[in-house]
Amino acid sequence: MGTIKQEPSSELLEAEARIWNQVFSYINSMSLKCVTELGIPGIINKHGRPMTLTELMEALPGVDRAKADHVRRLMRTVVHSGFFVLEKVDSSDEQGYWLTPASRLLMEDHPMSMKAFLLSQLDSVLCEPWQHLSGWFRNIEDRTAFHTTHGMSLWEQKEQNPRFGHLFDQGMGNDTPMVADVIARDCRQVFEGLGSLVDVGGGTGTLAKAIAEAFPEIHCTVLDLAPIVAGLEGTRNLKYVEGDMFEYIPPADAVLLKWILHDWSDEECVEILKRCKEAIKSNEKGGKVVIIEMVVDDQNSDHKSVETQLLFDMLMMTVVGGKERNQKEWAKLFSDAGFTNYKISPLLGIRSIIEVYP
Ligand SMILES: C[S@@+](CC[C@H](N)C(=O)[O-])C[C@H]1O[C@@H](n2cnc3c(N)ncnc32)[C@H](O)[C@@H]1O
Ligand SMILES: O=c1cc(-c2ccc(O)cc2)oc2c(O)c(O)ccc12
Repeated sequence: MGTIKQEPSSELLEAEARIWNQVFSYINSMSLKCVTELGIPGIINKHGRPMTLTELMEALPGVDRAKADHVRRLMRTVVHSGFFVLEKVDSSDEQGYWLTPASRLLMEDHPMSMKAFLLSQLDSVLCEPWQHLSGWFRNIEDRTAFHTTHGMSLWEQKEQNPRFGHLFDQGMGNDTPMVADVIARDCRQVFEGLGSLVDVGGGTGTLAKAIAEAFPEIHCTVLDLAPIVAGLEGTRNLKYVEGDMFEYIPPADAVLLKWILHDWSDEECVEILKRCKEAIKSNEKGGKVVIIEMVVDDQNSDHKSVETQLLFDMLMMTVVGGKERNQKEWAKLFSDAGFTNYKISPLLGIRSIIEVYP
């Protein structure tokens, strides 16, 4: 039998607290989900000034006043996590809840709302696979723990479960306004001069629409699987094409891949990138592939950013069988697919724009 070294009691207590804190961190997520489902960010915003508990209880639809103390405890938790602040209400001595930049993003009608992202990620369909992660490690059959849990891939689940499918698509769509804003303001040089662009796996075309509007001279095509783009109507400089990116990508000056390659294994990525290279070959200057993804950098990035990147990597492993890659891993994919050069611009927070040249 092994012996346990006797630690000083302060170290033991700190270790115990660390475990408690880590184990209970899901309660922070679920408390935020509850606050969002109750519509509290929008209610406080509509109120227009810090809102006392009494005012909040009056404005909360369907919540009995007898739950006031429970709401106070819920709000205390999300105030502690930095989603709300307590501020003095006008001239009275009372304090009221007020929004922070993060809770503003959870309002339904914020132009860059992340409400659907939060609700989709914390839906039981996406939370359940984490209960099966160790089972999946011991199982050689399934590609992902999502598969072990639901007996099908995330993409199949989306089709078979329209409630979840709609929620997931809305959550993915939440990401686009922020990216489109940065592209139109800070990354114009990446798209200027292009005559055509294909957004591969572009979903229902939210990003391609924003690019087509910001750059009217670019003819944009959205390529996605038939069930996603069937029946969608284009505009003067935007069209939809049904297809499989592993087979054929329509020719264009540039191919855009936003949050595509992190879904796939290295071998699959090389196949997709080879199809991209064929698609841009008719461009006289050689064309380029524009990738919007994370470049994991655990040497130079701050602790919080690296943690978020590592959590995304775990999400990709668990739900789709993909991964987040560091610079060396990206470089190998590009070279294996026959590209000669690339440029990484870290312009999108923890994500980058990667331009890849033949
Ligand atoms: C994670 S979503 C990314 C959507 C969009 N690019 C974005 O960033 O919001 C992946 C997309 O790839 C599409 N997709 C999956 N397999 C595909 C294939 N073989 N050919 C074309 N599109 C595919 C899915 O339908 C989905 O729209
Ligand atoms: O499960 C996800 C979630 C996201 C996602 C959506 C919106 C955001 O603001 C952040 C993350 O992205 C995913 C994705 O790109 C993917 O390929 C598979 C799953 C998810």
